[in-house]
Amino acid sequence: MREQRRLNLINSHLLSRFPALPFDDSLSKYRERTENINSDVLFHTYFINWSHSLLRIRSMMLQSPLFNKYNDIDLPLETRRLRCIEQIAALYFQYGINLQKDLEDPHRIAQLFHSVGEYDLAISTKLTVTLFLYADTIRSVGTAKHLPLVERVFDMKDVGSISMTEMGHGSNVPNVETTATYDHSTREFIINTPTATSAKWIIGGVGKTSNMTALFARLIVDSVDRGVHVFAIKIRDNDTHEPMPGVTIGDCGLKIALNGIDNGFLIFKNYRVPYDTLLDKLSSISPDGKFKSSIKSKEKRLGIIISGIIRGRISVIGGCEIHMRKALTIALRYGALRKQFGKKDSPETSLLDYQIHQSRLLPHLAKLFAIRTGMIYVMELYNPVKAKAEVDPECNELNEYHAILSCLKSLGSIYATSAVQDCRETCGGHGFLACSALGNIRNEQDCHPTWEGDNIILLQQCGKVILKQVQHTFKGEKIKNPNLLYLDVDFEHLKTYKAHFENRETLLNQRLLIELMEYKVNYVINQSLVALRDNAAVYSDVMDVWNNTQVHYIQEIGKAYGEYICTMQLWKFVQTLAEKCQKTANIVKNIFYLYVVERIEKQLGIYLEHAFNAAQAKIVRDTELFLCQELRDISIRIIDAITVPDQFLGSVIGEADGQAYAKIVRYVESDPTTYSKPEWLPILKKIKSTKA
Ligand SMILES: Cc1cc2nc3c(=O)[nH]c(=O)nc-3n(C[C@H](O)[C@H](O)[C@H](O)COP(=O)(O)OP(=O)(O)OC[C@H]3O[C@@H](n4cnc5c(N)ncnc54)[C@H](O)[C@@H]3O)c2cc1C
Repeated sequence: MREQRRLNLINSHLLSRFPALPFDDSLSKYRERTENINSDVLFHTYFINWSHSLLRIRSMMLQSPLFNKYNDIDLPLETRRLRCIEQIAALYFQYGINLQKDLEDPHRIAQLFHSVGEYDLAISTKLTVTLFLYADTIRSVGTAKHLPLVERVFDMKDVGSISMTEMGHGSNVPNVETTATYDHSTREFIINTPTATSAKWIIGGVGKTSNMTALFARLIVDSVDRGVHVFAIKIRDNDTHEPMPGVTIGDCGLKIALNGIDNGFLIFKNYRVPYDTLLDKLSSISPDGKFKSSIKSKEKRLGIIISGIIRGRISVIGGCEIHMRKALTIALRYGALRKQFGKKDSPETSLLDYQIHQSRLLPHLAKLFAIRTGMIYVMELYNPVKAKAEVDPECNELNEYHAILSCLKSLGSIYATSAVQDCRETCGGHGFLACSALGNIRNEQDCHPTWEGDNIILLQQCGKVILKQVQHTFKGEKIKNPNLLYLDVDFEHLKTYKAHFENRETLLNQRLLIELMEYKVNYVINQSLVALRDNAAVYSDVMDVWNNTQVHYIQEIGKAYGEYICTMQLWKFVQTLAEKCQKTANIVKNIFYLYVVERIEKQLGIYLEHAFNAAQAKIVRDTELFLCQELRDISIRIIDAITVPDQFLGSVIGEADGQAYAKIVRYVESDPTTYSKPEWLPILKKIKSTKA
């Protein structure tokens, strides 16, 4: 059927039953409304020093018949999984991945994963969980004797996985139930799944592929629960691929998307593993059977263990950026070429010429740049923070990095989920066809708010880190966090703040816009402190106080903080561009303005309380629309400069040449069943002939 479809695709223009479609120049005419930007400068600045390897990896994929999105649209589950493995194999060795290279430059593999993610997130996710997260856990909480395991997984002798989540506990990792009971007589651990809810669940790679896993289990020594620790254990025999005796492995089946990854479950029954499976950098058991740990608090220890896998969170931010970029490519190009209605006696109007259409798409373009620059920031911080954390796992820098990653992971997934949905809707009925690619992008994106830490939980954790820093200032300590130097805990002072702008020109001032983002962070922190104090008077349990101060308060701290970081990083990006091409920088400056102005507009309530008057609120609204209009024409050239090749997009309505109608027809006609009678015709006839 698929082979037939491919043949038909070649022949369909000869055999078409559709009226001829002339060449559609709408998109190219739209592009020509503006001069070209310096797309080379934009591309290389957007992808920073990754741009050259991105081009190399793209070219590797473009040269391989395995990478054509149209061939992947409706693959059956097992074929999809096989394809994913073949795609990984095609790139892994050609790109040259090994442990030594990863140690020298940890971003190198991330570049491969991110670039492959442009084609299909399942491939990069499978690589992330089976290699990165497994190897990073071993490296961060294992000791020298565990390094051969890392080498094996880099050499693809082993396929790893990370088994944290259980049927009954995902976000609540401290409460996982799997047990690893120490038996001193043999110096082994006995792994058990004591209840149905403690089966390891939805673990990437486990369904069919992995032979190793980093298992999160409660360590029991002398009947004392020592909290969650990690064990690098074998789950399948390397030769026979059979589950190890005492291990039951199953497949969780079809998911909403990302079906290239086989997510599975694990059940253990008295499975004995040697002592050395315990990753014992932080905790160990002495030869005379005594438990000891350099970190006394169970919670802190688990926090440090989990911080070992932060590369997963960075790749989620990257995945969100890719989804936004792909969806916006399709929706902006389609918005330019698609025409509906129009003025009397004039040609019909492009959708993108409608103000409302611009306001549905262009703020997302601004958020795309914001998230991209936020991601560049977390990548820059990664190496120095990791180096510091290796020496001192309890260092402040790691805590602060955790807060930044948590809020940017959450913001990225909030932005991308809403962007992708808006892109789908702005493409109307054509956007609903599978061959528009938007459904697949939306389904893939759907995972990001949940995995690698649920957004709500991460925003809570970010809020907690920031509130702790605020508490220190009450004790007279100076704030050290470079993203919080403007902190003002004098709420009375904040109430007197008045923003100074009288019109669009005075609003569009970078210093003022940054000040307004700082104001928002201060405002939500102060509001949260007040709400926490009020709730402390109402509830006796500290959990109730905390949980009832989330909505409108602590959740908003993480978001405001993340948006402040993005604002600063996006402005830095504009300045970097200005050093290379002032004209392009001026255009991206409008993107910066739109990002901040739209973020303020969406939370005008905060500003109207003290900082703005009603006339200023109107200026903000009008300015947002003005900026959308300013960016409307050039938006096509901007997205052209940073988007993926057509072959990775796999969208008949979003390709660069703008021949959406011809390509829809070609794609639909290439299906051998398009003009055939249904196999179920006899049933239809029977139903029609049935008398009521
Ligand atoms: C495709 C996919 C692949 C995965 N791969 C892996 C893997 O390889 N290894 C692995 O270990 N795990 C994996 N996971 C699991 C993933 O990490 C968890 O799904 C995630 O941590 C969320 O946990 P949960 O599903 O138990 O949701 P829950 O924690 O049950 O959350 C459900 C809902 O309740 C809300 N909620 C929870 N607690 C609170 C609270 N205190 N206050 C307010 N609201 C709350 C959450 O916001 C969420 O909306 C994968 C998941 C998916 C979808």
